Amino acid sequence: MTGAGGATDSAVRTRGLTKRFRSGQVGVDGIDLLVPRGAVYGFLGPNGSGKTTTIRMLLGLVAPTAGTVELLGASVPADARSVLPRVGALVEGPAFHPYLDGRANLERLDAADATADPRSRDRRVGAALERVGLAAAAAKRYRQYSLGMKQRLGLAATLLRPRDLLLLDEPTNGLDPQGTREVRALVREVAAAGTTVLVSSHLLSEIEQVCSHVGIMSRGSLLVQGAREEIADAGTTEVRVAVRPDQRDHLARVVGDLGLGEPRVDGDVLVAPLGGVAVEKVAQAVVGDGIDLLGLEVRRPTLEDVFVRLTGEGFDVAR
Ligand SMILES: Nc1ncnc2c1ncn2[C@@H]1O[C@H](COP(=O)(O)OP(=O)(O)OP(=O)(O)O)[C@@H](O)[C@H]1O
Repeated sequence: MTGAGGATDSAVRTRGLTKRFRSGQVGVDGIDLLVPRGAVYGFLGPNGSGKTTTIRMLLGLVAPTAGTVELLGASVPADARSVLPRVGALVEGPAFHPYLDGRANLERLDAADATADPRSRDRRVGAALERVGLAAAAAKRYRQYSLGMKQRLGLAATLLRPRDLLLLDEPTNGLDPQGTREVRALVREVAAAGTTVLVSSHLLSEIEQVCSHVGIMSRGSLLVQGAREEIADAGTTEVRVAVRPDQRDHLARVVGDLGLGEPRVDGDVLVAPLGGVAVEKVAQAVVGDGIDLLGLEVRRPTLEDVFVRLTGEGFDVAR
């Protein structure tokens, strides 16, 4: 532990964290992650943007080319042995035994933990299976599990003991919409109990609703991070107005007179940045000018909009 004040108010802190692979490719390029204690931090980015490599470096599974990692105020890898028991992690390819069933796999992991009391093992394992919805499949061999069931077992393993920090790499991978909702609920639950959670995803919409904070990765760089509300507010709120095609030019003039941003046409609707203009003013002006208003909608920016604005690319295609 570092004794200095300030170091311990973040659960994860990296400085200049970099990974250059032997191929010469830079997977992670000098990122300064800051996950405040108590946060649910959505670590977001398209496939291949460097999220997994970063999480592996946080856990000391991959050696950084440059930069430093602090978890819960302790340096990794130097203090890994003392701090990692307080950190639960779900990363690709957990070491589960294919021929043992789910329950036996968790019992094995629990038994490997010298601090876990064997007398309460049954209860701990049962509770973890219950929490991830695997109780009914507990007696099935791991190799017969679906991808979603494997993910759930990985999550159960992180919940065997109380943790101060959870690092979850794509926990919704392979889950159906119901499973995804359950993971979100689980993240909310552990966070409410005081655990800081970092959860990565390449599907912004899946995870953004549970996050208090977000960091957005693109091509190895951390484009932006901070409180989710602040980041979303940096986007542009738009008003979408539907009118008949023959009234669209008229509408564009009215919208221009109101001082909205430059409008564009999207299918049947005219879309314009709202700026500071109140939406009821838009409605009044349109109707007041004799235009037949067929529809009007205000669209707040999503994180995906922010990503597109920052990179000029769609979230799914960047690589
Ligand atoms: N061992 C390795 N050797 C060479 N390149 C690698 C290695 N591991 C990862 N990469 C490359 O580094 C980049 C970042 O990969 P990483 O797996 O960290 O991304 P990611 O954001 O986690 O993506 P995904 O969501 O697909 O897991 C990718 O371009 C990947 O091909």
